[in-house]
Amino acid sequence: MSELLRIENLKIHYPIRSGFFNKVTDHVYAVDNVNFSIEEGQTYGLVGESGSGKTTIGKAIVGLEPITDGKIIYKGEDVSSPATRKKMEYNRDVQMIFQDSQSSLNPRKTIYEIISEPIRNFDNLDEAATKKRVAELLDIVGLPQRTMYQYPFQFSGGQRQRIGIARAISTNPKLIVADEPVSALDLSVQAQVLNFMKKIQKELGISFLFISHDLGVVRHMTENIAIMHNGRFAEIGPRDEIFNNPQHIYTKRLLAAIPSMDVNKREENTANRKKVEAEFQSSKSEWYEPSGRLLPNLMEVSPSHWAALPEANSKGEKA
Ligand SMILES: Nc1ncnc2c1ncn2[C@@H]1O[C@H](COP(=O)(O)OP(=O)(O)OP(=O)(O)O)[C@@H](O)[C@H]1O
Repeated sequence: MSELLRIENLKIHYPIRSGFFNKVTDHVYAVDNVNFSIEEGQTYGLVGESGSGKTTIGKAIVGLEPITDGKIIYKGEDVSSPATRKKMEYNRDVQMIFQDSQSSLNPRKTIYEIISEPIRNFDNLDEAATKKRVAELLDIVGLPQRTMYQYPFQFSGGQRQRIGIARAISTNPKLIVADEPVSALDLSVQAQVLNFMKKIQKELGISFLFISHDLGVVRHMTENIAIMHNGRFAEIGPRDEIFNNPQHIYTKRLLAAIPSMDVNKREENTANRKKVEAEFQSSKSEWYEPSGRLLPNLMEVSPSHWAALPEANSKGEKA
């Protein structure tokens, strides 16, 4: 397997202005020195609570958010500049699926117009060929071709998410950033959409950056995971290692917070949660700055990560 995308020392800081002169008084460190890489055909999970910076990373990858510092390397080339993006066909190869299909699909456009938009931007197809391609895409996502001239409101949440997927795969992308793709859906529909994403990944060889706050969903979908908190990575590594042998106290707390489905394990669960909480309180200063932010450079806590990505930690030093 070879590396498709690498994020190096990525920072996205937003200025906070205040006072009469609207001076910059501080910054929101939405993303602060993160490093990770996505292999071809792999699903990489980005997990963290609301506000931890996951969407900001996703948007930066698809070019919707300017970066403050760091690099985005695609197939070995730095695509931080628009010229290289164009040369590498990056904007065609990297697409995004959003959480809220209700607002991400334009209600005034037909499904045909929505799905054909990227095709019009990137391929020089005539009307008949575009129609044929949209019909193929509807087949792939399991919607009847006749739905082409309907509007988003005529579909269920799960169907709308399929339409978003059809649009994202219309350019034959290599990577899809899926930002909370199922969190707005009912549990039963979630499973259908997730399995469908796995199916198209297998058939089309697409890599996913899968963004979610839901550890259960992430466990089902991903091979490698980064655990994010307040703009920094707490821990990063292969999925099973993170779930079976978490090293960072923040990861342990997240895992301990998952309620057990097994009634017989509820007591054990509660006891474990209390134990982790006590460990957190007594070891807080090892992991957090006094301000409550994670101490940087803690990625070394998951050694297997360094085997996979030996380049640099956030100081640019070898681990
Ligand atoms: N344009 C902006 N200006 C200032 N602050 C911003 C901006 N965009 C995001 N932020 C802040 O950056 C932080 C990270 O936000 P982000 O949306 O990436 O988090 P998230 O983990 O995706 O959360 P959620 O799951 O709720 O979307 C938050 O504190 C947010 O308020």
